[in-house]
Amino acid sequence: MSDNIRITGGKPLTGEIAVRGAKNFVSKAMVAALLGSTPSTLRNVPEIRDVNVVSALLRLHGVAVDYNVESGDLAMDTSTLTSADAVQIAEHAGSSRIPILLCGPLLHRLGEAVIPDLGGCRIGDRPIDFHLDILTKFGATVSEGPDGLYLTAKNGLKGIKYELPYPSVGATEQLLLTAVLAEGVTTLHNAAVEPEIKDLIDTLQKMGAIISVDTDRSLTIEGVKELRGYDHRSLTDRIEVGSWAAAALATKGDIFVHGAQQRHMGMFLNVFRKVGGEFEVVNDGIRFFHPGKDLRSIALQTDVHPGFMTDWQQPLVVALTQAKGLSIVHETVYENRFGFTDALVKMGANVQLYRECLGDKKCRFGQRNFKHSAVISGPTPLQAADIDVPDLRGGFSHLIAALTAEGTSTVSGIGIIDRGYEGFRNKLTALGARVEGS
Ligand SMILES: CC(=O)N[C@H]1[C@@H](OP(=O)(O)OP(=O)(O)OC[C@H]2O[C@@H](n3ccc(=O)[nH]c3=O)[C@H](O)[C@@H]2O)O[C@H](CO)[C@@H](O)[C@@H]1O
Ligand SMILES: C=C(OP(=O)(O)O)C(=O)O
Repeated sequence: MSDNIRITGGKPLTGEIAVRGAKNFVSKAMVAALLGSTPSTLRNVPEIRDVNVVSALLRLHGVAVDYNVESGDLAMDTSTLTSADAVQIAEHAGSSRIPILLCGPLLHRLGEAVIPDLGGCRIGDRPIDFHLDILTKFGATVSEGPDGLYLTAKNGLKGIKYELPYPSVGATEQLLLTAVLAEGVTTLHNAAVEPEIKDLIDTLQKMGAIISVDTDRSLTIEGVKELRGYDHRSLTDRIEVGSWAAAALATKGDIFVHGAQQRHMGMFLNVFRKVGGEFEVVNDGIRFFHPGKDLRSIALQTDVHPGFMTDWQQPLVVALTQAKGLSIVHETVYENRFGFTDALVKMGANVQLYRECLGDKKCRFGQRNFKHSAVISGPTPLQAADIDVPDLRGGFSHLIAALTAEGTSTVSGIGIIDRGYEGFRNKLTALGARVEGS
């Protein structure tokens, strides 16, 4: 498949598409399958690269993985689980952030783990200090080796009391995946409570785990001796849904997204409406459309759930270039998530970046040298350009910009987008986009 796409914009995207399971849940549920001593089946799994990466890592550990792309059913049999070859593990360096979550399950089941260097989007430093602190407190020994991180737990893993400095999604998942089979009780304060984490908790409960969720971001996990496999259907990818909604808004289009779930989209829908987008929620999805009136500017801050999620920010900013007035976006989750706006500026957008916190939330980046607030002045017509995909959501934003712009743009490096957007080329065609070379 070509790594470039030529898009002739200026035509509203209209039609219907379907969105399947969430990238940020299915990859974790696949890791959770390692904890079970009987086979698991995960349903509604999308064909995206992160699923292939985790499948490959599971197979290196002797797990039989069988994926039916059409039905979305992914079966995992862990009965032949075994330690993997470190050199082969290292071949997956830089592919995704998920490998760090293998630590707890592998330590419980095999007593050791080798973790390749992590990948994922370069939208900030993305340290793993919380993860390593949590694992060490549970009783793991962590060292760096030629092929990545080496972990052992000679005396087993024991429950801990922990408070996260920031409600990190990955660190919360790390703690859950480790605590469920640890000896004794674990408590976590300041936990992340994203819908994908709730789905992971449901999955673990099906496996036999005992997890209580309090209303104050606290989790209590009572360790059990053994877990079985699960049968679970993933929630829909709310980031992909929001991305197509932003595409409908920016291109003055009308897109029905089958599978979209209102209960996971609340904050996005509020913002979409405030900007002037319309939507209709029906049984099996949501229709997002531009009502034909001027779009309105907005002040917005990204935040942990239940706030406006950072992964919606990049697609929505493209739609804000078409809104009347000054929009302000304060990114509080990642320090470096506005790099993608360089391409928008090249295409004619008016975007200024600031180091200050332009919002009432004082975030971790305020007094530091990070351009983490943006002011977007619109509406500005966009012109076609040749642009390079910087990261997953930034890449999808570039597609939206090219679809909105007059003329033919070449977007390079679109392979990155396959990491999280299933069949996006076919979906673009189904929505009437004029695309070539995909
Ligand atoms: C695969 C996956 O699910 N990725 C999602 C996950 O990423 P991920 O789990 O990596 O994101 P986190 O919630 O952990 O990161 C949030 C913030 O905490 C910081 N941090 C995190 C861990 C740590 O040990 N130390 C530390 O300082 C990060 O640098 C970042 O500034 O949640 C993010 C926030 O909703 C989403 O944008 C990503 O799409
Ligand atoms: C930042 C993202 O993903 P990851 O954590 O996999 O890099 C994302 O999905 O936008």
